[in-house]
Amino acid sequence: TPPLWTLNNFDLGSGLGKGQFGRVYLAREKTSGFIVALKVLNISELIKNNAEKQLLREVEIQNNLRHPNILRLYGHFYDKKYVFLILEYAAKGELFRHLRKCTRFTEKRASKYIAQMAGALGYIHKKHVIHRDIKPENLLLDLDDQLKIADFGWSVHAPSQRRKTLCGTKDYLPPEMVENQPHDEKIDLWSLGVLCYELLTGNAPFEESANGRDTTYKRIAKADFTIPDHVSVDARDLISSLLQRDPNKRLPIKNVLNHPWILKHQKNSNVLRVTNRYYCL
Ligand SMILES: CC[C@@H](NC(=O)c1cc2[nH]nc(NC(=O)c3ccc(N4CCN(C)CC4)cc3)c2s1)c1ccccc1
Repeated sequence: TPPLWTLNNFDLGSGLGKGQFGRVYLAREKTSGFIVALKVLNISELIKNNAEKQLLREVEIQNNLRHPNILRLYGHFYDKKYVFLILEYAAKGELFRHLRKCTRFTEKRASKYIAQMAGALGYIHKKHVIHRDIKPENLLLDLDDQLKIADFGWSVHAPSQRRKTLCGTKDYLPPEMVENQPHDEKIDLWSLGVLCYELLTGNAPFEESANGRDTTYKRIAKADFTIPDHVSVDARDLISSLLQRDPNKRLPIKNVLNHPWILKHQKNSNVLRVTNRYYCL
């Protein structure tokens, strides 16, 4: 039986970020010295937004996911005011910040992250878990530059240089959700296409332009996007095969993993993996 945690088990460090219903702090478990991220969610906020049931479901799902590209949930506890989630610490923070700093990633770097996302999505779909809400706000990087899906379905409203829309972006919604139709795990294939586009260009394909939100919906519903010239033919092919209106026409995850654009950037496995440090040129 897992240990019963309390706040006394941890030394609290600096605030790492804040989001809906709470904040996340660096923390160290006292006996082991193990570093974690402690997410502190305000119970009255959760209840006000009747998000408590969703939180319980998310915790139950997250408890059972074990994948190198999905942020681990080690445990949780609560007191009168807060729910505490003991999470894996991703030491390089939000993918989004790195993307904003570099404007856009090289094809090699973007392809590495998309391959990691596809691996995590393949794993999640096999467990019949869908819609992990894979917008960049929920993606973190660890010290080895491994991407971590860090989402409990909460969107963040941090003031940082995240995308312009204040409340959760519409950019990542697939046509079937914009049109309120039933949806299945293929919505994650659409979001993967949007993510790939954004990592390579620095903008989302259906970015909310000046003339407001409804144009975004219309453009999503029509899958109306253009890919800038600097994007390679292979990357263009992958994006177009994921951003298909008809969910059944979207490239399945296993074909993403052996797509030419993914394979050509893969390091051959027998080469010693040198810690890849990236600098913005
Ligand atoms: C994805 C949002 C979600 N976040 C988590 O669950 C989160 C879980 C989790 N684990 N590790 C994290 N790491 C960081 O947040 C982090 C941020 C900046 C860092 N710096 C590295 C050095 N650099 C020079 C400056 C930046 C390092 C780590 C986060 S966030 C959330 C949702 C609701 C409420 C709070 C948080």
